[in-house]
Amino acid sequence: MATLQFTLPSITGGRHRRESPTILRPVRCTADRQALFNRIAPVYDNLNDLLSLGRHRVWKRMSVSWSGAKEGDTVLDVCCGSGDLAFLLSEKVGISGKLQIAASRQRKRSRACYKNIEWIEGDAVDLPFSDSSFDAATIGYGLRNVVDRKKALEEMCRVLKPGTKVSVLDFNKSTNPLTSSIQDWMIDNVVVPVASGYGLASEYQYLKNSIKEYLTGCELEKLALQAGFSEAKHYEISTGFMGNLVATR
Ligand SMILES: C/C(=C\Cc1cc(O)c2ccccc2c1O)CCC[C@H](C)CCC[C@H](C)CCCC(C)C
Ligand SMILES: C[S@@+](CC[C@H](N)C(=O)[O-])C[C@H]1O[C@@H](n2cnc3c(N)ncnc32)[C@H](O)[C@@H]1O
Repeated sequence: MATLQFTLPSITGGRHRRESPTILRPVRCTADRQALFNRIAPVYDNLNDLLSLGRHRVWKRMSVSWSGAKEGDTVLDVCCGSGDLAFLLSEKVGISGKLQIAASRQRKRSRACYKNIEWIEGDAVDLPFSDSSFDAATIGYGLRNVVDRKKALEEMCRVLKPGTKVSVLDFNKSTNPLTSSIQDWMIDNVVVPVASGYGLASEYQYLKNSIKEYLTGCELEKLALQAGFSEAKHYEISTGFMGNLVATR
């Protein structure tokens, strides 16, 4: 019984405060995106709490519940970042197991069950696990940021046991023009201005662009079925700002 963790190999070098005006640059490849997340890492958790008024923690709990993870399971969190979903999964599956790589976040939390976390670095499109290894999987605010989303879903399908689920939490690319307009307005007028106070305007502008380039709930369901899942259902949450895909292997 263990909770397995997973994220991209980190690129050294912290965030550098910009002296010049913010230059929007395309974030196209995996290395660019990893460098972006390394820049926002120091303030990521605090900005998520501030900008969502703490609601992201509710959305993450919902996503973990939808994964079907339960006491004694072996589970996987892909694109774990600072570990929010990982720690929730750890609490869900209970104590035992081993800790391989202790991330900085790990030192801030010390519940007994967190010893069941194994932190592994790698790529979501090439998971270093055997077929049918896990009883449940989560990927929170990760699939939208992966370049080859279908390959990532195929990999998660491969490593899940038959009949088990992946829970994919992310922003919702709404088909409702009003919801989409309000989401855009919030990002343009609240999220990016607040982020610019930390020298991260272009990083949070990427957030808006990535949502525009993401898939709708229906498209995510189709992609999951194409990737090999037998069932897929997308649920809109938080008045349609967020969404959660639940796909069964
Ligand atoms: C946990 C959340 C976002 C994580 C996240 C994901 C990314 O791909 C990023 C890319 C680039 C920069 C940052 C991120 C990033 O933080 C969701 C909550 C945090 C959001 C930044 C806040 C979004 C606010 C909603 C548009 C409106 C919320 C309305 C109400 C408070 C419920
Ligand atoms: C927005 S953060 C989400 C972190 C965390 N799951 C959460 O819910 O807060 C996206 C994470 O995905 C990781 N990531 C992006 N592309 C990846 C890939 N191809 N393989 C593994 N991790 C990746 C980034 O390094 C970053 O930690």
